[in-house]
Amino acid sequence: MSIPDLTLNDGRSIPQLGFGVFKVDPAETERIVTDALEAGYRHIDTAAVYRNEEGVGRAIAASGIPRDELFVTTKLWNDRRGADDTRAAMGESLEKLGLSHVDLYLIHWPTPAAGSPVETWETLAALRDEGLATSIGVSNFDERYLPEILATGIIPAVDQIELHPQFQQRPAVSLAAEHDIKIEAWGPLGQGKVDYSGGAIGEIAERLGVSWAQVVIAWHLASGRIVFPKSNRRERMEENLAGAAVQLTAADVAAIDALDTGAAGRVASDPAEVS
Ligand SMILES: NC(=O)C1=CN([C@@H]2O[C@H](COP(=O)(O)OP(=O)(O)OC[C@H]3O[C@@H](n4cnc5c(N)ncnc54)[C@H](OP(=O)(O)O)[C@@H]3O)[C@@H](O)[C@H]2O)C=CC1
Repeated sequence: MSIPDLTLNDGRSIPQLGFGVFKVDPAETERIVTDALEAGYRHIDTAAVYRNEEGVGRAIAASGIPRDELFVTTKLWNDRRGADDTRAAMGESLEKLGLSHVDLYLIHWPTPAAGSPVETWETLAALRDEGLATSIGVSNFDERYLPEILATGIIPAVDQIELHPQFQQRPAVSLAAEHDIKIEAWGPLGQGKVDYSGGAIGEIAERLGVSWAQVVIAWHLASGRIVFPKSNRRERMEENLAGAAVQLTAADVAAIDALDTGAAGRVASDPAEVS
């Protein structure tokens, strides 16, 4: 299965379709990530707070896949802020992953109650300049929080936000596009909390002889977003990867675009409420 690469605003390449490990049990992570790598994924999205970086690292080490063929993202959790603590947290993540650098390091949430993220963001830039992270970005910085980051003049390579057909985050997406920041869509399948198997998506899936999840993944890819659907099941890992081969028409993309219900479509946390 050929997975397209996108070029980030710092010139680096990123596989557009990867594998996410939120809620993957730490005890199961090595096996599940091994399955994902065997299925053909080369981009893994984890986070310190998932407590499964060790399992990701063990699976990578055991795979024998050359490091430069893999793209690994991890994220700074909300209780780690400021220069020294951010450096320490990143060191801990690298140690758990067994890696000398990650491909992408993100501030996980804006945590507005904790004050300005600027010192932390500038520290990520320093860590990037030192080679510990090839690219840096933010997560859950929607149009309310991205401006403070942009004002530093250090432009994130990506913004990872909740995004799926009923919650398309148009204000954040258009602000990111103005700065050539790629959107990574988390919860790309609606986290299993939305029934996307009927309606316009179901009709497209039936016409093309593919699954609803493959249609949704193909829609993200056709829209220029990066996605990393999570599944514990090998057959779904393969199904989701095969979503990259699904060809949607412009009318199909428009029909899914029309499913947006704005803020009412959110299925997970509002960044304003996450501390
Ligand atoms: N930055 C952030 O704040 C956040 C980032 N993320 C990242 O985004 C990734 C993806 O988002 P996530 O929250 O996991 O949600 P997803 O939208 O990827 O949905 C995962 C759910 O969908 C099910 N599923 C997967 N494939 C299929 C399929 N083909 N057909 C039917 N159901 C399927 C899974 O079940 P099963 O496992 O049983 O197959 C699971 O219940 C995360 O793993 C994480 O890396 C996620 C949340 C927040």
